[in-house]
Amino acid sequence: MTTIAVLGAGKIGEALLSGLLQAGRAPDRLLFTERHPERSAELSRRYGIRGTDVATAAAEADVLVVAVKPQDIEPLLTELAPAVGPGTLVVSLCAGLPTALFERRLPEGVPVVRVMPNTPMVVGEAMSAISGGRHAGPEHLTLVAELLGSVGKVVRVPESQQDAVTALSGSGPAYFFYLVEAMIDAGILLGIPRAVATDLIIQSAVGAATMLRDSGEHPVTLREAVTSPAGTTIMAVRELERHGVRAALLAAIEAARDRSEELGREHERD
Ligand SMILES: NC(=O)C1=CN([C@@H]2O[C@H](COP(=O)(O)OP(=O)(O)OC[C@H]3O[C@@H](n4cnc5c(N)ncnc54)[C@H](O)[C@@H]3O)[C@@H](O)[C@H]2O)C=CC1
Ligand SMILES: O=C(O)[C@@H]1CCC=N1
Repeated sequence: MTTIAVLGAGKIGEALLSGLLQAGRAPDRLLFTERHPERSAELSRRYGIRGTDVATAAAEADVLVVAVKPQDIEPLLTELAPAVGPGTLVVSLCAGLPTALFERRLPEGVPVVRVMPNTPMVVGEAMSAISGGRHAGPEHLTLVAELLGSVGKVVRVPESQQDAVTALSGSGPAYFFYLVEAMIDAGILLGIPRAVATDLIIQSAVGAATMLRDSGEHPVTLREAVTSPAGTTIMAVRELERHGVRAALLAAIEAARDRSEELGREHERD
């Protein structure tokens, strides 16, 4: 059975570990590294999995999943380069960082797969997009698709689309959380107790998401079905249009894509 080590067990690293455990992976086939000892101890306690150092992880694991912030990649690559063998698959979850950066810094021939997941991985509902680097063969992409398929949906994309994917689905959950937060505030504005407003909005979000996924209908059709002539919804839609919410989303997601590209450029000459 494949042994997987997560290098950098923060929010997304923990989401992956917990998702893989929930999907039935054996705890003794999972490892992690974490620079903060208290965090490491807490994760071992919570999940019954072993924290270790990068050299041990590289020696024991078949798959090394890099989950540090893009800004922290340099010291990690310096540690990893002498430790990683040609038979090990390196999977990067880092926003913006191209596979070419890893290929430059790791021994020749090490296969690298770039992935953009998202945090709903923690409930088995991740959306992950995967792209292979120069030395990644179909068997590596199949292995990564299988791993991430156990914690959500997987799509293969050309690496040139990964910055856009990062802006759409990588950051995407944050936009929905932001919307829910704002809608709960609207409930407060209208005098509804916070706990009730929270239940109303979260269940509406879950219901709408399930319809989007399961009905096969276009979002426009679903929205039109809620929008009665001279009714309440159209009054709200008029305000959303007046305040440029659609344009704001287009600009926001474009800005996120630009930042992903910039994170990659910051490491271009390393
Ligand atoms: N949070 C999210 O929604 C998503 C994050 N990502 C990517 O995942 C990566 C991690 O993001 P988060 O989990 O949000 O960040 P985070 O800051 O929560 O986690 C990073 C972890 O790495 C540890 N770390 C840093 N350098 C280390 C080293 N040399 N050795 C061992 N541990 C080290 C830190 O202590 C921290 O716990 C980033 O590259 C981000 O772009 C990708 C998709 C979604
Ligand atoms: O905000 C970030 O940079 C990371 C990448 C995608 C989601 N969170």
